Amino acid sequence: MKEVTYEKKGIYLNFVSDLRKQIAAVRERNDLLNLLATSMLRLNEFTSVSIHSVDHHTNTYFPFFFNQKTSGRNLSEFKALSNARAPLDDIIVRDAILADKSFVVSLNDIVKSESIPFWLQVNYDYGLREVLVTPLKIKNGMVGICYFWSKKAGSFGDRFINVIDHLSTELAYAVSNTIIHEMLDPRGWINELLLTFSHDLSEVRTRDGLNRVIERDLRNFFHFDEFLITAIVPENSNECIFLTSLTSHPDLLDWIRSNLARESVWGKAKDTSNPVIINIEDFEFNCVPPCLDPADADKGGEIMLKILSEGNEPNFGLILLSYRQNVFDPADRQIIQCISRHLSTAISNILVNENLERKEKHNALLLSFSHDIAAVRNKDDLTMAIEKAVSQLSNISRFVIRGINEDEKTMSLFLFDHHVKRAIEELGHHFVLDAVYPIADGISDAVLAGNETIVYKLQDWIDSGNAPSYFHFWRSMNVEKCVATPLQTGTRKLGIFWVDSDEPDVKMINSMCAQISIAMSNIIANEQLVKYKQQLEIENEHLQEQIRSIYNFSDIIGTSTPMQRVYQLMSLVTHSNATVLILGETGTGKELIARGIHESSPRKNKLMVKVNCAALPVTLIESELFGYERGAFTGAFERRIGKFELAHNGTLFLDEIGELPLEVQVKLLRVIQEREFERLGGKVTIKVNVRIIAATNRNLFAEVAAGRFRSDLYYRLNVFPILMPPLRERREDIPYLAHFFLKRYNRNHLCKVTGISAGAMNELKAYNWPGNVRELEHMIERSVLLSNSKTLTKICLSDVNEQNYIGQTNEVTNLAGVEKQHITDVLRRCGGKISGKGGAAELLKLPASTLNSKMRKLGITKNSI
Ligand SMILES: Nc1ncnc2c1ncn2[C@@H]1O[C@H](COP(=O)(O)OP(=O)(O)OP(=O)(O)O)[C@@H](O)[C@H]1O
Repeated sequence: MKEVTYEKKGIYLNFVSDLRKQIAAVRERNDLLNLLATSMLRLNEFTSVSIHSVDHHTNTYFPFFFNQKTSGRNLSEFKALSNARAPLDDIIVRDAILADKSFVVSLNDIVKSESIPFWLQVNYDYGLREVLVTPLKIKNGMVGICYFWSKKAGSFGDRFINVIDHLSTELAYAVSNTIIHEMLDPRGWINELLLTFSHDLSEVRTRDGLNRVIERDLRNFFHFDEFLITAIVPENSNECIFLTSLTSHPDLLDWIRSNLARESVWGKAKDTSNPVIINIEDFEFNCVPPCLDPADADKGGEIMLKILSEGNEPNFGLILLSYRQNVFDPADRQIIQCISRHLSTAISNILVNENLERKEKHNALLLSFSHDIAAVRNKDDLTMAIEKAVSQLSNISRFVIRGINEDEKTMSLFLFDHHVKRAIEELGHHFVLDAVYPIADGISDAVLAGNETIVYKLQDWIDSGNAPSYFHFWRSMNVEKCVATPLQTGTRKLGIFWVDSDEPDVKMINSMCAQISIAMSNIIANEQLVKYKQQLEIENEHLQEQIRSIYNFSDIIGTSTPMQRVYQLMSLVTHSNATVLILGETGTGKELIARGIHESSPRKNKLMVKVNCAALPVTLIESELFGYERGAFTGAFERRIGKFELAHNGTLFLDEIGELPLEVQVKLLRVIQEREFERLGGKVTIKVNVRIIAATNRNLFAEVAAGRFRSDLYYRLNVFPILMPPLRERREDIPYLAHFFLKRYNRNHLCKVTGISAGAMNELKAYNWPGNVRELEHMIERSVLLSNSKTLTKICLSDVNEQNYIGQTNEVTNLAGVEKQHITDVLRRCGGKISGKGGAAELLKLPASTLNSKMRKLGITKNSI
């Protein structure tokens, strides 16, 4: 730093004398400071200037003024310095009392000393290294000390020190005059400050703004260390902290919060409109407040309390706190009384403003939420929309929605946010995904009975012993408070929206829930639609099948004795629920009989669902029978019900039961025994009322013996066996069946073939019918198609084989006929090829020429093959 030299002595003298006059005219603290700071800088560079005044009554000194602008400090440092009061016996003041002129102190030299005052240490920490100390004395009595601070050692030149010494008496008088002026005109001084304070307060709109005004203006009136403003929460009449300087004392804040709840601080002032000053030791604290321990002499202190009211109701409380005793006096109380109305108006303005802002924020949030909700199609969309909204609300962390199940007695998880999902995965609590909770648990029923949000403190319920199991579970996940809101559309209750929140914004949650309910009801309706659609598709499949086969069971043809026996058995079993096992060769009419039993049973208005156990791949049989849950296996995107569920209250026809794999046989056995099962990947047991009819063309007994069929299942199925006779054992039915099929084919295909010739009928009766009635049906169909006349004279047998004929007709085939038939068969097998490799001659081990001549002789032409 360089000293500014004044070359001309005249100018220098003028400067000092001007300054002296100006100092003598000063009556205000701020004017004195500004004058010094601006004018002295013209002589010498320095960092800041401050003046302490001396209080001989308490033997302390304190900042008379301290210019924050020139010091460049931040607010909290400035606050600490301006509040500092120190005894008159520290290392610098001792020297100043003895000295009669200014002296320079290097802070480096004294900083380690024990008697260094607190504020000096702060200045050192701030970077100041040198101070010019000027005692301000009037007639040897010290009224104060002036300090010029510099960050660099050796910065104060002799000329500067000279000037300040010349001015020291004027400065001492100025300090004294200012104090006298303030004493003579206290109202003027206070009024001016009050004016500034109320003006500043009127412009306050935020808590930060109020904090600034209190820190800046209120401290001008009197000393206090900390302040606290509390507000009454209208909903519960509890007190909460509205604003405080104590943010850096979390322990003390916690203590105050808990004491506010017990009204121990607030209670001291609530019965009077006057400010109350209380010594900290007079408090009957239940516990000792941190930082205010009366046992700690330095920290024992004083509190000034004032209830602030808007209108007649007390709404706010002002608490000023000093870490020292006997700080607040009656004058301070008067000031607080004066400013309290302005303060409560300012706080009310802030609250109104905050309310408006909150409303605007909520409206914007709800608007964007309703946009998101409008696009919701499924649970994932809804989860995302809620997560997005909740992320903008600081008071909600986790949520779940429980939906009411179809039974209307239980609830299950409908959706949950990703925190819950992660917690479930980390804790391995996957059981909650499928858990079913009774509604009547004292909590869910209470929530669903009303329309409003209810807040639950989990621990209270757990302690009372009435908590449902999920409260324990949530508590184990560190949830303290839960908020439950019923979800409903109109009067239809859908479920409960649970959120984990310490400070729930109940209004907001309610508004959100109105929209969540609509989305949830749409999702449920959508899921139902998908389910019904699936069910309809499956039912449609079965109905189509029933329509296709309707003509099959409308008439069961046959009056033969074996068929009479079948009818007798059918009539015995139709009205019971007994399991029926229909045995018989292929095409004997097992399915027809099964349908006949179902159609004449009390279940006839429900479905008969057919499962062809042989037609399904082994891997699919189980899912086909029992259905599956979403995600049960790759590709299981949606829940699908199985045939057992589909056949509920109807009949399940298990065709080709002999083909069922052993592992599925076990499960089938359980359903037959207990009429209950679980879907694949599901944990819920489903009960069904299904009548089972099984059929097979295998010899099940032999299958059991060969170990391919479980004996226990066999005996379960074989409760009521019906054995279908093969057609060859009831040939008397063949003419009836043939005419039946002829008529039906004519009707369906608008053909005009009305009769069967005696010859053709004989042919039919003579045939062995390995494919039974089905084969007869197909044969009639083919013959009608190939017939040119109104009467069927020729039957187009599919497998014209000697073995399939029995000698029941009167006609005896001669040898030539047999030879002709045999050659025709072989020619058919060879595709009409006579000679060469693979030809009929080679197979018959005849020369081609011999075969040709035989064919001519027997009248076999290419057309007859
Ligand atoms: N008594 C009958 N009266 C009329 N039609 C019959 C009779 N028996 C069988 N049919 C017909 O024969 C065809 C085969 O019958 P069905 O499918 O019931 O036999 P199935 O024994 O179940 O055969 P598979 O063992 O091959 O499944 C069907 O078109 C059926 O309508």
